[in-house]
Amino acid sequence: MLRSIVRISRVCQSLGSLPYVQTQLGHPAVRTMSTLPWPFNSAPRDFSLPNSSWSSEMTRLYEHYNSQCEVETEDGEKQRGPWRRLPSYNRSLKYAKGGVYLSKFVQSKARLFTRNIKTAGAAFEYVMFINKEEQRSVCIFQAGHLLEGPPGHVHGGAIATMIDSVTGTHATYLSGPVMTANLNINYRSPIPLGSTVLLESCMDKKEGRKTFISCKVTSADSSKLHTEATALFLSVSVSHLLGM
Ligand SMILES: CCCCCCCC(=O)SCCNC(=O)CCNC(=O)[C@H](O)C(C)(C)COP(=O)(O)OP(=O)(O)OC[C@H]1O[C@@H](n2cnc3c(N)ncnc32)[C@H](O)[C@@H]1OP(=O)(O)O
Repeated sequence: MLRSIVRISRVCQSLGSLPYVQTQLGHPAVRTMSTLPWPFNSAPRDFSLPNSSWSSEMTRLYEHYNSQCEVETEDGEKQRGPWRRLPSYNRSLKYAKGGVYLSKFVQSKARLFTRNIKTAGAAFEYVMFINKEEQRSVCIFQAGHLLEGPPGHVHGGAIATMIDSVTGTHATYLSGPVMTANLNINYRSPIPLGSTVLLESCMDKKEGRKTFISCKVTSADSSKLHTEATALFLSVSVSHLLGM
């Protein structure tokens, strides 16, 4: 731990002499580690918060749902609203053992697939909100230029990735640790690259270890259906999830 802090601080010192970093960070000499922005700060970054790559549509939808995470009562008191924003990091479990196949190198470098591209806006830009009472979730997704499939449109695998992530996160929220057993997808109309879309998921039923979730992907104003999917998640033990 101490060694990695020393290494990070050396990297920051050497980067601080570069003009670009000086512009980004102001005066490196007077800033402490805790005030440095990501990626120079070792504190984890929450990828679900707005950044400069977000379109006005994405920001508008974010504000719409975020404003319903906390509501004001008649007495002017703040209380939890119907929606909850889920924070998002680029590692799901820091100390996953991952069975016999994972070397120490793979363990230390492992990153969540949808959060592993550092350039903001280049790939999967998204934020997810959950409505516990209604057992539904909504994800606002802006598809970046690295996700191209057909010219000018989003790759079907990237759409499947987002559906799996959103329905999987939703199922985890409802049922604890799960794995995707089955995912059925119907692609109805292509998603333009760079556009903002909504993924809405709802729980259809729960039967023992099985959680059934359905999901639809629409344009930001919900007028156009892009994709429909159903998914089955099976509850698993934590040791199964970690491959132990
Ligand atoms: C934070 C980001 C969240 C991202 C979420 C992403 C989630 C993922 O992508 S997970 C990765 C992809 N998924 C996988 O790799 C899973 C691989 N498969 C497995 O590990 C196992 O097959 C697993 C855990 C799904 C089920 O195995 P197991 O626990 O032994 O269940 P098993 O006893 O075979 O079956 C239990 C029940 O489910 C049913 N079932 C199992 N698989 C399926 C299936 N594919 N379709 C329909 N039913 C199924 C069985 O018929 C059985 O039903 P019943 O009890 O009525 O007889």
